[in-house]
Amino acid sequence: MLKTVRGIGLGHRFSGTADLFTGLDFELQPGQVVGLCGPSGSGKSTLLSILATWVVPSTGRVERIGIARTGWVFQNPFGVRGRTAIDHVCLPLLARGLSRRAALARAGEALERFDLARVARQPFRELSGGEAQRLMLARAVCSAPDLLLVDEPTAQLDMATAATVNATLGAVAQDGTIVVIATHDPHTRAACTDVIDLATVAA
Ligand SMILES: Nc1ncnc2c1ncn2[C@@H]1O[C@H](COP(=O)(O)OP(=O)(O)OP(=O)(O)O)[C@@H](O)[C@H]1O
Repeated sequence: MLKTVRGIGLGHRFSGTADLFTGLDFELQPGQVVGLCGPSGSGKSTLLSILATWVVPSTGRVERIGIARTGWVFQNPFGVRGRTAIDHVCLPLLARGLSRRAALARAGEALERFDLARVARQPFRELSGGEAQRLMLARAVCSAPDLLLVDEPTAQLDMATAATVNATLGAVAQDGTIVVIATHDPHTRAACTDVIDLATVAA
């Protein structure tokens, strides 16, 4: 099924801010990993919220065709302190109707993809910041989103782990998801197939 997200003449300002960006046009398809770049305060998170339809843009519009499920991975990971890592990843799989056994197997694979197999049985409260963030990515991927929005996925990671995450997000896109990443990280930017640079479209 065709999946496309289009931004048409997008612009946004909050009351009290100047225009963050204006006249933004783009078309996104599965297979693309799109980096949203630009300095702090340029509107990267705001544009993610617009793509998620949580924020209505001041001008222009977003067209979402064939996008049933949107996944969000926020900058600050949140989980249930006493629940194990693998439980967090199982939940969306059980919600999609998989049996407990199938969900555990798929969750285990997702944890491995994000280099988390070692901490599968640890409670969320014992994970490091970087592990917790990767767990949120693994969980989001298991909900099989058509559009995956990710805010600063590598901010808390060392370079080697960041490279694993960037490569895994590329593989997720190849599986049929449109991946959009707000990032300051030049390595993440370089790993993206496309870049929307808000520094160059700022009003
Ligand atoms: N709900 C809101 N109401 C008013 N102003 C807001 C609101 N949300 C964000 N802003 C302002 O809009 C601007 C853009 O914020 P945004 O979080 O989108 O930037 P960003 O590029 O993601 O920044 P960073 O890289 O620091 O995360 C900032 O000046 C911010 O203070």
